[in-house]
This record gives sequence, C-alpha cells and structure tokens, in this order.
Amino acid sequence: MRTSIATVCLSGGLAQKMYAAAEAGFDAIEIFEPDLIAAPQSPEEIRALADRLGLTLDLYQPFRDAEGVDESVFADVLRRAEAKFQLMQRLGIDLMLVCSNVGTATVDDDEVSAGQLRRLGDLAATYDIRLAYEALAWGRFVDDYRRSWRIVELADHPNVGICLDSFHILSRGHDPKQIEEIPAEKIFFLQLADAPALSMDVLSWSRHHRLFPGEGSFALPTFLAHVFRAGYEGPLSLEVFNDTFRQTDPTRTARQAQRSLRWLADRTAELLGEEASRTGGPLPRLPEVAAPEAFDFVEIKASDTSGVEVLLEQLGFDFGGRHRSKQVRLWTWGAARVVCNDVPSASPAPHIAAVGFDVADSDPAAERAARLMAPPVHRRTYAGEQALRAFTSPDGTEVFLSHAEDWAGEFDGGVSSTDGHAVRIDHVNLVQPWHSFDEAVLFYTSVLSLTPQPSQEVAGPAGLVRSQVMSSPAGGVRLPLNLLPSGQLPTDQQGHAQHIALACHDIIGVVTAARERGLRPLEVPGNYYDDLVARFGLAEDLVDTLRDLDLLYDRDADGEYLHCYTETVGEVFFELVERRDRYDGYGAGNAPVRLASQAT
Ligand SMILES: O=C(O)c1ccc(O)c(O)c1
Ligand SMILES: [Mg+2]
Repeated sequence: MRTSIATVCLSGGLAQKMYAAAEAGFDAIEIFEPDLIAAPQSPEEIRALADRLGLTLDLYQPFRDAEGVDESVFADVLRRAEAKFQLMQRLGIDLMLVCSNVGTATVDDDEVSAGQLRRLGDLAATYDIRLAYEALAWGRFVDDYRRSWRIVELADHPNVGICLDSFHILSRGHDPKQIEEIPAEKIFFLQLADAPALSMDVLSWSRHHRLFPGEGSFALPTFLAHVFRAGYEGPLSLEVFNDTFRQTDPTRTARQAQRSLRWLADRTAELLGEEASRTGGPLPRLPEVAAPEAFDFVEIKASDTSGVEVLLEQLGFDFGGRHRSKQVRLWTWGAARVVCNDVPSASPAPHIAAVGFDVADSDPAAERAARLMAPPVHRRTYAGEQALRAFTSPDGTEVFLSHAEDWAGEFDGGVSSTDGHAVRIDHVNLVQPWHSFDEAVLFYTSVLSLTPQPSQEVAGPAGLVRSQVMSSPAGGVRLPLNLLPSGQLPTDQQGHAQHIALACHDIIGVVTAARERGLRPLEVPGNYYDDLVARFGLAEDLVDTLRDLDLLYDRDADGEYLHCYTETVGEVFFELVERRDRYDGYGAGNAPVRLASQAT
C-alpha cells in the first residue's frame, strides 16, 4: 500500500510540508499548485528535495476550467496547460489533476468536454504526462463521478483517466458502488477525505471542514472497498482542506494523517475479508483489539491532591493504601479506582493526568497503539513493579492499557470496598483544546476501537461547548470529549474542568449519605425544578427530593437519568449518576444549568 498526502493538508511552506510528510512515513505527495508558486525553491530543487527525502511526487494539482468551453476559450486552456506540462517536466511529475469546470463552462455537452479532454490528452502525451479528470461536487455541469467517467470513456485517450475523490462523491450522497464498473487502468488517482455530517453548501464544507479518515462520518471503508473491487492499485492519497490543520504543527498533522490511513486500510481489509487478497494488493492489518469494556482507573495529579481526597472521602470512596515507592495514594469504591499522585513539580491545580482502560490483552493493544504511532509514555518503575503500557493521547492525557489485578498489590491497603451501591466509573469527560479535537476522535477510534457517537452542542454562559462521546459497544467505557468555545481563555479554570462520573444504583441514598459526610453538591437553581414539573409532570414529592439534594433529572424513551455534580477542585470535579432502565445519554439538556452554575 502506497500512502500519499496532498500538500494542502499541512501548514507551513512547501519544504516544511515535505519534511513532515516524509517524517510521518508517507511514500508520496501531491503538489498543490499554490504551494509551489509561493515556494522560494526552484522546481528542480523541490524535485531534488523529494528525492533526498524518499518521497515521490505523484500528482500536480489542480488544473482548473479546462473543458466545456467555447473554442476561443479552449485555445487559452491549451496554452496554460502547456506551460504547466513544462513545469511538471522540471518537477518530474507525470500526472496532473484536471477538475471539472466551475468558472468558464458554457457548453453542457459530454461530447464537447470529451473532445477537449482528448485534445488536452494529445498535448499531454507529447510530454509523457497523463491527466486525471475529477468531478468537483460543485462543478458547473459535471458534478458527479458517473458523468466524469462517461466523459473519460468518450474521450477514449490513453493519457486521460479519472480521479476519484471520496469527498465529492460522498458529500453529494452519490452511490459509490458504480466505481466497481470503472476499469482499474482508467482510475488514474484516488483522493481520500472524511467530513463531519453538516448541512451547508458543499463548496464551503469541502474547503473548510474536510477531515482525515476516521474523524468524520463518511463510510470510508465501504467507499475504499468499492475502489479496490474495481482493481485500483495506485496510492491512497489524502486531500484534506481544513481550517485547523492549516495552522497546526505539520509534523504532528502528518502523523495523524498516516494514522488515519493505517486505520482505514485495516478497516477496509476487515470489510473485504477473503476478497482482500484478490483486490488492489495486500492491505496491512493491525492487531485486532476489542474495545475496552471498563475503566481501570483514573489518575489525578497535582503538587498537592489533598483537596480531591477530601471530596473522594465525602463521596464514599475508601482509602486503598499508599504506593510502595511513590507519593501516590489509591482510593476505591466498588469497581471505581482513583489514584492521587502528588508530584512536587506538577501544577498546583489537580487535573486528570491519566486514564487506565481495562483491555482484554494489553500486549496486542500496545502493539496496535505503536503501529498507529501513538507516542509511548515512559514512567519510572522500580524492581518488582508492573511496567504498565501507556501512550499519550492528543490532549496530553496518558492512556494506560492495564488491569487493576496487576498493579493494586503495589499499594499497601489494597482492599477494594464492596459497596452495596455497586459503584463504577460511568464516564470520564476530557476537555479538548481546539487544535486537537479531531485528532482525539481518531486516536480513540483507532487506538482503542471506541466508536464516536453523534456530536452535540450545549450552551454555556461563555459559549457553545461541542461534545462528542467515544464509547465501547456495550457502554462500559464512555469518554465524552468536550471542545471549549473558542473565546475561552486558557486562564479560565472552570473552562478547563474535566470530570469523572460515578454510576451507582441508589443515587438518592448515596447523595444523602455523602451530604452527611459534608459533601456540598453544585447548587441547582429553583427555576430548574419548576421547569422539570412542567416538562415531565413528575410527582411533587420526587421533585422535592431532587430539589433538596440538588439532583438533576432527565428522561427519554429508554429510561431515566438522575445525576449531580460536586464542586470543582483545581481542574476536576465529580458527577454521580444513576441510569434507570436503558437510559443511554448524559442529560445533555441539563448541561447548560450545570455550566451556568459552575460559572457563578
Ligand atoms: O476545492 C477545490 O477547488 C479543489 C481542488 C482540487 C481538488 O482535488 C479538490 O478536491 C477540490
Ligand atoms: Mg480532490
């Protein structure tokens, strides 16, 4: 499998983009014309740099407004094209992307477009160059790959083929199945991009919101399976126009891009099954790892975590002992484990530093993470201690692949409370910086095999918070990722707050007992309870109980959700939840009340 990336995906100057692509292990790049025009290096220098970096230059793009034009306009198309063919010769590139006409097309006729592509093909042939014709989703007349293929067929020229771009096909809802009818030798190039489900004009969607495979909601393994069934054996090339990636570190973005292709190849091979060996060459597989079905632990770190320990004790956690060699203390409550780590050099504000996931077998899981280029975490371990497998997630939170049985013995208490309320960690909410949100979705999708749920937006006093839950199939692991409003200041502590939600069976009993131990839940305004009565018609005495305990309530067709929050210590707070029947949500309707209350 050859991997390629368009220079438009990355920030920086052309040379910097090339270094980043090579460093991330790409075999090839597509040169996006504006990047070359703005580069200080000559085409020969770019060619030499590519050579030195072990990159091939697989495509020059785009050549615009080439067909469907009046004859007088076409004379100028030929002149422009010839200049570009000469430039491509200097670069050593033999494939040019020609996109369907957006600006100058006046003739809506396949024969005319095909005839003009044929004449362009004749000219290209004299330079040993081939043309890959791509239907842009917003082309003036040609906006569907099935039509661009008909035109290529009519052009009937060995130097004219088609370029398939998943964005243009899937954004328009066009069925990719007919790709299988295109002869492999006529599919000159393949561009891949994912995108979030948005209802907006397709040009803005394409130019600003494309994502790497696994970060959006297009069914890319299915799409790619059709391309392989057609017999395509060329490179898999990413072409992602995205406002965030244009301004983030290109080396990091390139690694994210390579990770997305490795994940996509694996998912496509899985989908193709037996067929994979008969199509498009072997696809590299990743070690198969089931999603974790439980949290193993959460680690809270600070120069002093004692404020969090007060909360843990009030909530009902038991002290599970001190670590034998580190300033680390374990707290347990049923199956919930929280580890408090005092590190003198750490920030004074307690924060979630690590999350442990209970994977069935940590060896293949760690191998899979490494193949996906997850950065390994190296922590100091002493003789006789378990060296846990850990990787750094995009927001810096360390992800452990671990089992409590392997490490709990390193704590001198070690007794786990078998509380009748059967407490466990229900979800861990991680706040994501704006520049790594999409990368985090891909990280948890690919490394841990979690599934992204549809994203939601909740309104807080400081702006909209976008929330996307990553979850395991049976719901044992739920990881809501929250993207802060862009106006949020880094110094705003509430904005940074992350939380750990603990599920129990009898929240009214649990909260009543916790209050007796001194817990002060986040206050909920009276207006909220008046609205509950109006919305759900709840019995008066239930509403009184909720009001007395500052409990929030939600109900849907699947069941009920009762929950409450603690106050925030440093950058963390806790939530207690009780899921009744098959309720599967998070009380999203209550989030604005929580955000407003936390802001006061
Ligand atoms: O947005 C564009 O103009 C554009 C250009 C070249 C492409 O390959 C493409 O998919 C889109
Ligand atoms: Mg394209």
